[in-house]
This record gives sequence, C-alpha cells and structure tokens, in this order.
Amino acid sequence: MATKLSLNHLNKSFGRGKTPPIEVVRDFSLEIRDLEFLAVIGPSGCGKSTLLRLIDGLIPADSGSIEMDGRDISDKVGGEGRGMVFQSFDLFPWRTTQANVEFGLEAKGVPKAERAPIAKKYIDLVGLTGFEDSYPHELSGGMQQRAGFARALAIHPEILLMDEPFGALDVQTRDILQNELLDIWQKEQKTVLFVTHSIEEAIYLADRIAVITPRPARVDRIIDVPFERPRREEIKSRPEFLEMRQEIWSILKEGVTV
Ligand SMILES: Nc1ncnc2c1ncn2[C@@H]1O[C@H](COP(=O)(O)OP(=O)(O)OP(=O)(O)O)[C@@H](O)[C@H]1O
Repeated sequence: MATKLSLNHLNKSFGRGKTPPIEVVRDFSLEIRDLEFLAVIGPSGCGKSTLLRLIDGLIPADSGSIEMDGRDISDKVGGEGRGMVFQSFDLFPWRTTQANVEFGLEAKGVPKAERAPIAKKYIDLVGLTGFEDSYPHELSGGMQQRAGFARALAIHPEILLMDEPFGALDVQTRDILQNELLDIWQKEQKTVLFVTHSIEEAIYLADRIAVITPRPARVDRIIDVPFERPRREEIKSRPEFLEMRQEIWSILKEGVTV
C-alpha cells in the first residue's frame, strides 16, 4: 500500500519562560499508509495531541520533515491547515447542526448554494437526519459527536485526525459510535489517524497500532492487528484479542516504569 503521510525524525520542544524548555516529541518517525486506520496509543501526557497539531500544521516542528503523498509539506504551517481535521467535536453553541456542518465549508470558501446539500449528505450519513435545526445543547453527547464528525467529513480531509473522539462518552454510546465510524471509514475511503487511551478501542478499530513512549514521544512499537473486517463485537472476547491487549498493556507499563 502506498504511503500517505511520512513523519521523519520530528522534534518539538516548548519554551517555558525562564524554566528549561519541555521536550515533547523526539526523533519521531512514522509512515501512515494510504486508506489505513492507524491508532496511536500512549501514556497520558506523552505528546499525542502535540503530534496531531504538528501533522495538522497548527504548530511548526523544531526539526524533521512531514511528507504527504511524497511532497514535503513541513513548511506549510498555519493558515487553513492541510485538509486535515481535529476531531474534537467542539461545536459552536449558537449554530444549528446544519450550520455547524457548513462551517468548515464556509472556511474553505465553498459557495453558499453548494454548502447546504453537502452538509445534508453528511448529516444523513452520520444518522442525524431530522436534527438539522437543533442546537448542540438539544443533542445528546453521542449526537454532538456525530455532528462534529459530519463537520469533519464534509470538507473531504486528506487524512482524518481524531484526538480521542469517544473519550468522554459512556461505554454503550462509545461502542455504537465505534461501529458507525468503521462503517463510514469504509464507505468514505479515508486514511485515519486515531489517538486513543483505550487499548481495546485501538485493537477493535485499527489496522495497525503505534505504541508511543512516555514524553518525549517516540514510536516504541508498531503492532499489526490481524482481525478480519468488518469487525464484530465478538472479536473482543477472543483469546487473540485478549493476548494483544495484554501485550500492549505490558509495553505501556514497561515504558512508564522505565
Ligand atoms: N503550547 C504548549 N506549551 C507548553 N507545553 C505544552 C504545550 N502543549 C503541550 N505542552 C506540554 O506537552 C506535553 C504533552 O502534551 P500533549 O497534550 O501533547 O499530550 P497527550 O499525550 O495528548 O496528553 P493526554 O494523553 O493527557 O491527552 C504536556 O506535558 C504538556 O504540558
């Protein structure tokens, strides 16, 4: 499979006034394949969000390079980003679902007349038909996540960057949205980089899992997930699934202890 995104020897530290800078990402290299679902898992505070912000072009790396489809895009920082999207679901409270989903299209300069049908298509895709005119406070947590997801998809990002999108949801809603995400991923043919704290979620969703070291973040190990698609809940109780969960847990624990 072709490489979609290459992260090559990225380094990032943050200055903190008079105290020494904090080194967050060190010599970080990773290849993300076209159309794959790659999960990134690591201990709390290890630098996962910083990594996504580097990839999205929101902040510059101190050194190293980022290539998309073989083109060096390291110097493209700021502005409208790179057609990639954070999945933080931070909807504007004063906008309806429809207007929230149209927001990204507005920012991209899509003409007004074209925005409504595109937004509607993605609202339908995520199962929010009938809630176009609802405001975020009128939606459940899971529905807000769906609206944010529709907004992310509507702008056709090259890579969907998702930063713990299901972290704040109850287990049942999370399970439902995981399956919906997998359906949408297959329908929309996207490359996904998915940050999570949950080992089980990473195994259930991903083709490969990059296990990250405690800060400064580096790739500790890459694990191939062998389970067939479409994924079914039943795999979560298979011995191979439980073994893999244990293996990743051991790697994370070892990293934190060291
Ligand atoms: N703009 C900044 N200025 C200074 N320090 C920062 C900045 N952004 C992040 N950091 C520091 O970088 C470290 C990593 O933060 P980051 O949010 O990337 O970790 P994370 O792995 O996503 O954390 P979590 O798992 O808790 O969500 C933290 O110690 C944080 O305080």
